[in-house]
Amino acid sequence: MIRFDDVVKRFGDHVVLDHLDFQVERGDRVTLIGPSGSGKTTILRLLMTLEKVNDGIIWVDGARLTHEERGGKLVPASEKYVRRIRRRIGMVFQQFNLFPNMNVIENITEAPIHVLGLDKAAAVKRARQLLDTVGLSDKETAHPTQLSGGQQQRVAIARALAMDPDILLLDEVTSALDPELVADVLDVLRNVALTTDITMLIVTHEMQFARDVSNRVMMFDAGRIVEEGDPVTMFSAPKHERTKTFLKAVLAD
Ligand SMILES: Nc1ncnc2c1ncn2[C@@H]1O[C@H](COP(=O)(O)OP(=O)(O)OP(=O)(O)O)[C@@H](O)[C@H]1O
Repeated sequence: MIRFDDVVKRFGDHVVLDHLDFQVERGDRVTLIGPSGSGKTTILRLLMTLEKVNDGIIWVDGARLTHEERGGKLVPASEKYVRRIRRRIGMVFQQFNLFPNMNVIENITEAPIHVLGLDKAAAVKRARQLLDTVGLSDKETAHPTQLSGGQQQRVAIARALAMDPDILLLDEVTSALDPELVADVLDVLRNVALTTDITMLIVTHEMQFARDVSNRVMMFDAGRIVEEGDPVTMFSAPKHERTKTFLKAVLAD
């Protein structure tokens, strides 16, 4: 379970998340939509603790991500405390972010070995299973530069899954890809959604994909949720003017 309780995030004077409240249940697949700058990526980055809230509390599975109790008091969470919670969260970025000096299998096994303390043989075995899942069994020893963008993104997905996350955050994972490479990546993610019970927060402009995998859509505007619902209802009969305009623009693309 993820909960944002009255979360405020500002960059300078710019309020990006404006007293935001929402809850995501375990196993939910939630797509975040909304115009550029409405705060979607910031939500994912806060969950990854790549950013800090200015106010409010974020909860992950009943534990505060933003604060910890020390001596009976609520204080800003320490790095060590945060690391334990964040370990359960995986993220795939728009720009793959693979380690350029490591080959595919090393990219996937690095965190399981160094963060989870898995022994190398077990990590490699799991990585091979995941490479099979993402259709790249023949690329084990390739380096990122030898792969297409779509292949790199599938390695990034395998790398996130290798940590066995409870929560997977997907931030416009196909936006940097050539159009012909998008389908393979989305197919892999559809398969992940179908075969696991990982909670997923998805920022995407791929509305068909959102419809296929998510059970909820939240429409953001200026750091607030203006409408939410199941994808079929929301895409066919949006209620809010902002949602109507946004969907018209995206679906016309
Ligand atoms: N590190 C930062 N410093 C200053 N401003 C930032 C920073 N990160 C994000 N912002 C601003 O916060 C606002 C929200 O950004 P965010 O990336 O969350 O929006 P988004 O809805 O994901 O947009 P997009 O669809 O374009 O990715 C934007 O106006 C952005 O310029």
